[in-house]
Amino acid sequence: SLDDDMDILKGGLRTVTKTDDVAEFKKALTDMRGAAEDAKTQTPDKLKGQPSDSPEMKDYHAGLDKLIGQIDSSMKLADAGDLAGAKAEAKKFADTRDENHKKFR
Ligand code: HEM
Repeated sequence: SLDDDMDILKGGLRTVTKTDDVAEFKKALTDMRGAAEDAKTQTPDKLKGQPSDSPEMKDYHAGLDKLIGQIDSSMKLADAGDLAGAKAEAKKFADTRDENHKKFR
């Protein structure tokens, strides 16, 4: 469910904020990416009853794609051994969350 996906995002965000272990960091990003992809297949309660191609649904998908893009940027840095850079990128996740929760939660 969308709630399950959001719980995974929440746990992942906590891990990437706290850990200094690259393997744990990357595992959390991978879990977050999967949850964000699954969330794209779900419909928020606020948008229930809307066609899947409504402007609001497109905007909802774009919000998740933005998060996925940030996750991928962070993963690239982690892969390159730049954990500090990866963590700086991960700081942006919370902005994307807040911005989209305002609209869709
Ligand atoms: C790292 C980023 C994010 C975190 C940590 C996060 C976390 C959460 C949490 C903890 C909840 C409450 C879940 C519950 O009821 O059990 C929630 C709800 C929700 N979130 Fe997120 N979220 C994130 C990003 C996003 C994004 C990018 C979107 C949309 C583009 C989004 C849309 C929603 C919606 C629509 C709900 C309400 C559930 C519903 O309508 O059924 N979230 N989120």
